Amino acid sequence: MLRKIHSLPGLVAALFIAVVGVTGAILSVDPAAERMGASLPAGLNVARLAERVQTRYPGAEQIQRTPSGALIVYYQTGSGAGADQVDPASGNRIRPYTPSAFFRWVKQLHRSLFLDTTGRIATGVTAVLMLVLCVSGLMLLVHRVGGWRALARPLHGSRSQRWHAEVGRLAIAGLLISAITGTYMSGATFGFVSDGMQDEPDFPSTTSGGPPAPVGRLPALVATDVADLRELVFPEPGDAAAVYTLRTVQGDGYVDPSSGALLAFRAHSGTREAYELLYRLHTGEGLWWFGLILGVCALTSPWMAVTGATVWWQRRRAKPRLSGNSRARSAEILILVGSENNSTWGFARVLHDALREAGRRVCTAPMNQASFHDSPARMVFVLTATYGDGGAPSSADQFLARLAQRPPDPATRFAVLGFGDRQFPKFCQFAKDVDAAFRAHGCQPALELVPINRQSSQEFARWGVAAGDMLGSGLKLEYTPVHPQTFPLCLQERIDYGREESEPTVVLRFVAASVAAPGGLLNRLFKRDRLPHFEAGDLAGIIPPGSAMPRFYSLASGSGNGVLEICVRKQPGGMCSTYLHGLRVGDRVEAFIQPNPQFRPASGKSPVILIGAGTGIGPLAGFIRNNTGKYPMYLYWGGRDPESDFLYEPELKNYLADARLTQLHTAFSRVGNGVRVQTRLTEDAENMRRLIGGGGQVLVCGSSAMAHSVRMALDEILAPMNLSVQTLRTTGRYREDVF
Ligand SMILES: Cc1cc2nc3c(=O)[nH]c(=O)nc-3n(C[C@H](O)[C@H](O)[C@H](O)COP(=O)(O)O)c2cc1C
Repeated sequence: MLRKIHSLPGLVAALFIAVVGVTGAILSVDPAAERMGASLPAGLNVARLAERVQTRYPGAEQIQRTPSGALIVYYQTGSGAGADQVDPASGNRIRPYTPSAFFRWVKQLHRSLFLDTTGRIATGVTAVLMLVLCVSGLMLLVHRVGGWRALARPLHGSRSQRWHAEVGRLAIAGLLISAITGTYMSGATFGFVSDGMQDEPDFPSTTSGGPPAPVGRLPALVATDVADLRELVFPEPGDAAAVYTLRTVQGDGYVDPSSGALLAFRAHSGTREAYELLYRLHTGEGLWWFGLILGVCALTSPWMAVTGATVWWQRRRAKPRLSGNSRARSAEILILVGSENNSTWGFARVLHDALREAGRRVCTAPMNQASFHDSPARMVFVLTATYGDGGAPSSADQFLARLAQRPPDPATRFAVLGFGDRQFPKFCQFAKDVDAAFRAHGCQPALELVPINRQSSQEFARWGVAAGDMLGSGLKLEYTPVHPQTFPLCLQERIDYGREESEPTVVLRFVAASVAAPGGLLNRLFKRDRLPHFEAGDLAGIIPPGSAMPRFYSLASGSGNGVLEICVRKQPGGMCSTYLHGLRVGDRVEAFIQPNPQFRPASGKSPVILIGAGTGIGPLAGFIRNNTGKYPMYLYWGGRDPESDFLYEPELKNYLADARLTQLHTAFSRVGNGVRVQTRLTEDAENMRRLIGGGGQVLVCGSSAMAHSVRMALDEILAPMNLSVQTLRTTGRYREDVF
């Protein structure tokens, strides 16, 4: 619901918001520019100022002090009316006052889109929608990161999601202030709320009637500081009833030109003062620096509109349509889906279709909408993602509370499939909570909970076999994610290791296919001759011939290195690894990039500890290769045999020599007594504590068994420091890329 409240106004008003935002940002420069040169001598009173002005401008009609502090004199001469900005110290002219035609044009566009009342209504509605967007966006962000306290934590998600949330997080306060003040000002324009301007003082019915005294001696003007002045209007010469009109920060009134007494003064009401504050906050007038900050925030609105629309589109594309979805009342099997970004729906659809093909009546629904109390279904599958800090995705956030309200249900069998990411400290936590809640509810587990890391199609297919066995109807679950367009690559070089082993490893270096192909200029002009952008640690998705399912390999290079490099171990019976091992220099493959921004060293000079085993060295070697700033980097790597298996040996030696790598610690399991990488860490515990105590971060890449052992070893090493892997993780200082 909250997501709909956020995306609907965003899509409807994206263009208006962008126009109002950009014009607002331009207008924020005006008060700052006007402010320049508008300094005021301390203690100057209005009487003295008016006297100076009258000496220089005998035809002065009005002195106005703009909210930015500039003093403007409006006057008449024989040749007509004029206006000058004047120096308060001398009353001399600084420059003629001609408001910029450009700013007037932008202001009109900002306020009414050049459409008078219709335009004012449109901009008013835009301000309200922006307010809705800001509040709903903030709530979504809090939900996404797992609470208010985690608002500053590193963000996760697709590139557009992160850019949207990251920029939104920085600009939200400014956008919210602009939206609130803009909404109120529009409301005041149309009389929905008061601006307090109605409280004008009554014109004095009588004056002292004496001869006019020199302006410099009028007591009411002597008592008014120029810093408080808004406007002084001189009396019409020769008019006996005329008075000075004085408007100040505190209120408005009139001044008797003969006695100098203050007549019919009326102080500003609270409403007016509040409105003026809102006005100044919105326009930056009188608060030029604040206006500039709001302007910078407003400038983000087109960016937010574009990234927001992209996120909406990606989510929409990821949500599949279900065919033959039965009603809960007539279904045999329920599939309940907990999802935030809809990718879990893709898996649910595959399960839904497979069960239907097996002749079952299936109802698939979001977990929050689950009405399984009035369903005869006795089998419930739950497929759910985890969000925030181990919390529920938005389509499932009411599920546990609803389940708790229902009577125990021992007749229902359930199986929970969790979708998550091992990078997060609370991997698949919500799925675990749902599993526990079903058990507490007396339901019978038909299968143990299975957590699926990073939407792995293989793990899903394996679970499908177990689910099919359980149902007695052989399910074939082939999930093909919607992946980006592939690009062609040509193998430029291969370096083979461990040939004599049963599982040889190869480092493959590809270039863009069109670079490798002959054909010169034309070829380069009309073909994609460059690699797309990627960084070491991102993933290359490769679809082997004869399969629709991509396999992912961590990249050992960035596109800046000019090659796409992966390190592949041949898995027994592995379709894609066998295919890649069979490639010869000059062969072509199709690949796509899946960004993996969570797995990168943070920028800065703090030490980076890289830990890996086997082909996990790939992205780690890429990080070292790109450490051209020569910041401290320590590599702990485990292999089998140094003779045949020392991946990247020559490169690592070069990196040590040129200081891109500070220390290298290797552990080989098939020589002598055999040592694993976690043992090396324990042996080097003192060094580890020193590096982590000095702000170091840890990046681990390799098998999940190795990553588990490393976590155990590090927890022991860090215990004397009152630190753990978990605490490092929550602050973004422990990252894993595990396969
Ligand atoms: C902001 C954010 C927070 C996440 N938090 C967790 C988490 O705490 N635990 C976890 O295992 N996975 C977490 N994930 C990973 C998602 O659960 C995982 O990518 C899932 O497949 C997304 O499914 P969906 O597209 O259906 O929402 C998070 C992802 C994002 C973008």
